Amino acid sequence: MSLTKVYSFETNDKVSQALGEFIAQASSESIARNGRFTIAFSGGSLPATACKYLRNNQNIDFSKWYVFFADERCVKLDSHDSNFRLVREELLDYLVQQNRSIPADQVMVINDDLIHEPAKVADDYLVKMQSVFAEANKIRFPEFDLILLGIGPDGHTCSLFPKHPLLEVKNDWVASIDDSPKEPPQRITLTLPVVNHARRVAFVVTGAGKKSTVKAILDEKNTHMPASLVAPIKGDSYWFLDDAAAKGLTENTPTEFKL
Ligand SMILES: O=C(O)[C@H](O)[C@@H](O)[C@H](O)[C@H](O)COP(=O)(O)O
Repeated sequence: MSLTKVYSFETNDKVSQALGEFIAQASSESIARNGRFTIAFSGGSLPATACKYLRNNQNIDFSKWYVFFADERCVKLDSHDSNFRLVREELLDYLVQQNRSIPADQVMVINDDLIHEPAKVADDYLVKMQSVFAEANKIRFPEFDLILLGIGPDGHTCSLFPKHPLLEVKNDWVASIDDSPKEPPQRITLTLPVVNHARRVAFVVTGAGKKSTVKAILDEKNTHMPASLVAPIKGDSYWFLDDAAAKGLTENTPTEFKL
């Protein structure tokens, strides 16, 4: 059974610090065990919060990282809507400047020549996932070392939205969506079974605007919210909150994350 560990911090900056340490720890454990670190980033506010301290942590061996996207918008890679672009600006460009880049072929981006056909973007992304999780023929789902997730006010996570048929996907690793209620409408997303096969899942949620959503998921276990359906089969879920987002919690008393 997976554990849910909730941590809250006074400020967004402190969330960034603790999350940076957490990711560094996950990276070194994974590299020690398996020689590499497979991580998936969400978009929105997450890359800025996650990378603020991470990018300057000199103890991380970024050459062993394989970077994926928990979801990606079907837009050009240089578009301001691209989740890749956010991760490039918040992490990859800094690492280039420091001469410790993640090798380009280990950053798994969508093929942006296909963006007008999201199903093809998803097919192409599956091939990319299979190339890294080479044991694909033997395993049912990839096991990411860490998937970083945000949540929307409606409880969506990745591009898995409330009441959407994608929540029922049982076998696919990656799916396309043409009618995302959050702009832009065309996206691809990891599926719930893939999220639930990760070794670690970390939600990162900040700001008073998410307070009632966090409470609905963590205290009230509101299963209409897709984030409530995240329960890693073997791994644990971590919640990195700022105090504003954690304010409505009662049963789960958030504790400061001590490293
Ligand atoms: O690309 C996206 O839109 C996402 O990956 C999405 O799932 C995001 O993480 C949440 O909507 C939270 O976004 P904010 O952190 O910006 O509120």
